[in-house]
Amino acid sequence: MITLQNVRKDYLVDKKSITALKKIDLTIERGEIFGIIGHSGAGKSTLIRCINLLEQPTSGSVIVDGKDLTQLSQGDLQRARHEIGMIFQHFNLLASATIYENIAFPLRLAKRPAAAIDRKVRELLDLVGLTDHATKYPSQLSGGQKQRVGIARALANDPKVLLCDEATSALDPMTTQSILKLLADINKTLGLTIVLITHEMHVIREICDRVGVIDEGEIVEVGPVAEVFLKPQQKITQEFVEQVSDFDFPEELLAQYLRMPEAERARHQVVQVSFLGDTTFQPVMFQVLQEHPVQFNILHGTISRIKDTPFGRLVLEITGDPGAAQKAVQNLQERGLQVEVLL
Ligand SMILES: Nc1ncnc2c1ncn2[C@@H]1O[C@H](COP(=O)(O)OP(=O)(O)OP(=O)(O)O)[C@@H](O)[C@H]1O
Repeated sequence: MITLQNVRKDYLVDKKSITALKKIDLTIERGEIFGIIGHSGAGKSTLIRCINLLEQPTSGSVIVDGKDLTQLSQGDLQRARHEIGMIFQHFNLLASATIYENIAFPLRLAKRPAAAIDRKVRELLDLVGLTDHATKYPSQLSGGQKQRVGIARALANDPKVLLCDEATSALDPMTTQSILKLLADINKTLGLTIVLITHEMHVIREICDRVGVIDEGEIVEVGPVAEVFLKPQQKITQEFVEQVSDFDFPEELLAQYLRMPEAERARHQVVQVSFLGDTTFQPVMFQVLQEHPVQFNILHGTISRIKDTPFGRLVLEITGDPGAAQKAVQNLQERGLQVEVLL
């Protein structure tokens, strides 16, 4: 749906060139929710604004739904932009217009007939749950409600793509959840492709299918969110994953093992097993238990979710002959579980 090829963006500041994007090659599939995460100044805003050419790339191509936007005339670009909605961190609503008029605005710009505008605005008000607020002004709404207006306005021209520029960064956690849920619903019901930028990994974990990590103007890692959580490749990705880790293994438990006499400790291995999906872990552990003369004891564990998939981490004590314990660990790994030996 969206392909960025060799995109570079330099800004000229006081006759000095600042490179915001170095060489971006990225493909975003139709219908997916793609998240781009990076620290402040990494180039996220520049990147997302290059997708609808609010920023003109210095070089490279931006292909959306088969059209290279960098090659279009001004008129054709305007038409192509109808296919790409955008929402912003600070909502960017018209303060002097009612909610109804804010949503109607892009339809009036597109010179749609009055009856069609009215029908569409009412449908969108209903979609975002603001029917009762149509005649209010933005200053009378909460942050979450303002973002709902932003979403309704962005959807007015039935775009195929929705760009979200830090759309939940100004909202409290509860409101963030409700906006993310709305975006996920819209993605499902309208089949809309969503691209979002954020510096918060929990946003990625909550709704994205795939994630790209941007660092100093380069995409350094891309993959399905679950895979990136399970096996982050780059240090920066590990740090982002760490941000949302609710896994806090009690240090005291490890200390207990370290205090054991050497011979006894040799019979106890402590490993951390990560698994994805409801059914992955139990049968595998059961089979391995049957096949090896060892015992498992669960010392600690958490289960969270990555989008709709359960993601679990357990710390196991494996007791038995050291050779057998090692084979059991190997066997768990061979069956696709991620196992890290802690002690
Ligand atoms: N309009 C501009 N003029 C000059 N330099 C800019 C402009 N916009 C961004 N930059 C520079 O480009 C680099 C990337 O900025 P960008 O805003 O894209 O990063 P970001 O990851 O979105 O950061 P933040 O999360 O703080 O918004 C930074 O060095 C920034 O100072």
